[in-house]
Amino acid sequence: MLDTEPDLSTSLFSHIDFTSGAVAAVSGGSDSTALLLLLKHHLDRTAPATKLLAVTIDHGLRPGSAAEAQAVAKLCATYGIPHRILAWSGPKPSTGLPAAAREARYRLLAEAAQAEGIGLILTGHTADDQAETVLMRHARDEGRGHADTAGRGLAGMAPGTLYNWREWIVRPLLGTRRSALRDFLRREHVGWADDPTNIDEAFERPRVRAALAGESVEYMEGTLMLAGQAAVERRQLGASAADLIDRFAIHPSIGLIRLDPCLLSAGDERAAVYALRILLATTGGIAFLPYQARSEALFGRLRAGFLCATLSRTVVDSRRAGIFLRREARDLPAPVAATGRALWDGRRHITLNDSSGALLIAPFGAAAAKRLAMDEGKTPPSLMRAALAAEPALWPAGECLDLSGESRAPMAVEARPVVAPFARFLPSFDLAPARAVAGLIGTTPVPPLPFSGHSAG
Ligand SMILES: Nc1ncnc2c1ncn2[C@@H]1O[C@H](COP(=O)(O)OP(=O)(O)OP(=O)(O)O)[C@@H](O)[C@H]1O
Repeated sequence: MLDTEPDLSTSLFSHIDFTSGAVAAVSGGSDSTALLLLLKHHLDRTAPATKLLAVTIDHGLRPGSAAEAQAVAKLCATYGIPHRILAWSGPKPSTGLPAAAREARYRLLAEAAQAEGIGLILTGHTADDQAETVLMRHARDEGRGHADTAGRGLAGMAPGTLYNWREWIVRPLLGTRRSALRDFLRREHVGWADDPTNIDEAFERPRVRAALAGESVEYMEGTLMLAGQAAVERRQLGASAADLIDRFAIHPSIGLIRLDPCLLSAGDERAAVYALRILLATTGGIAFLPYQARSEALFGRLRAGFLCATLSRTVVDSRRAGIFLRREARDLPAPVAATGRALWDGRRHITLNDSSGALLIAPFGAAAAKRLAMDEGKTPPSLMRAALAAEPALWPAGECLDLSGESRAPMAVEARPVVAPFARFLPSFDLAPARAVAGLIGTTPVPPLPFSGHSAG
C-alpha cells in the first residue's frame, strides 16, 4: 500500500543513518519542500544535533528560477535550516538538456555535501516519479523491440544510489504519493513552486505524467508493485553474479582478469552472463553494460571453444590457461598533462601530488611492457604484458615517448581502479556485484549503505 498516513515523518526516516549529516536537495517544488519539512521535524525529535543543509540548484534555465531559489531560502530561514543556492554556470547543451541539468545538479549537490563533510543527500522523488520512471523504461524497451533492461531498468529508481563512489543519494519518499505530500503542505500552510517544465509535453516525463494522471489508483499501484518485483529480481541476479565473480574470477596481474572456464557451466547462465557483462564493462572502462544479446552470443561462443574476441573495449582471450579479459590496445587516451585528480580511460582514478604540469599521463605502451621481466607463473607473460601496456604511466613532459634509452623509462602511476559500470551511479540494487568487483580489482570498498538494519538496497 502507498503511504498516505497523516504523520508521514514517523515512518519515512527512521531507517536512515544520519550520523554523517544530510543534504536535502530542495527545488522548491511540493515534493522536496515536503521532504525538507518532514525531515526537519524528524531530526528535531530524534537527533537535533544532526547537521542538516538544504541546497537549491539554480539551473538558470527559466526566468523564474532565481526567485524560486530565493523562496526556498526564505522558507529555510523561517525554519532555522541552513541553506545554500548553487548556480549551474557551465555551457548548456541544445540537445539532452534534462540529462545535462541532472548531471550538473548531482555534481553540485555532491560538492556541497563534501564541503560540509556530509556523506548523505536526500531527494524528494515520490511514488508518482517512480511509476513514471518505470513506464518510461518500459516504453523504451518496447521501442527498441527487446527487453535489454528488463529485470534491471524496470526496477525503477533505487532507494539509495551511491554517487561517484562517495555520497549516498537516498530517496525516502519513493513509497509516498505526491498528493499526500501536498496535503501535508496545505495543512502546514506552506506553499510551493510549480515548475512549468513539469507539464511541458515536449519532454518525455511530462507526457508520461499526463498519461498517468488519467489512470486509476490501481494502475499506479500495479506499476509500483511490478517495479518492486523487478527490484527483488535485480538484487537476486546481482547476488548470484557476485557469487560467481567471487568463485570464478581472479586478478592475476595489473589490468588482467582471469575467469575459470567452469563459469561457463556453473548452472545459472543468466547470472553468469550478467557477471561477464559487468566484468567486460569494468575492464573496458565503460559506464554501461554491453548489450545483453551480444554478451549472450559471446558467452555461447566461449562455451563452444577457444577464441579471441572484443566487446566493450575488452579483449576476451579464451585459451587453455583460462579466459582472460584485458583492455584492448585501440583508442587509449592520448597523452595528457598530469594534474591533481583525473579519471583516466574510465578505468583508473589517478591522484597526483604534483601540480607542476611537468608530467604527462600516457599508456605504458607495448615497448615498455616488453622490456619488463614477468613471473613465469600460470598466467601467460604475453597477456600480462599486453594488459600492462594499456595501463597509465607517468612520463616526464617533453620526453620522447619512444622509450629509447634507460633514462626515459616511465615511472609507474599509482592509480586506483574503478568499477566502471557503477563508478558514477551505483544503485543500491547492484551493491552485491559492485562489492564483488571492487574486491576483485582491489579498489576502495563501497561505503556502507546508510540504512540501519539493511545490508542491501
Ligand atoms: N533545482 C533543484 N535543486 C535542488 N534539488 C533539486 C532540484 N531539482 C530537483 N531536485 C531534487 O530532485 C528531486 C526530483 O527532481 P524532479 O525534477 O522530479 O523534482 P521537481 O518536480 O523539480 O520538484 P519536487 O520534486 O520538489 O516537486 C527533487 O525532489 C529534489 O529533491
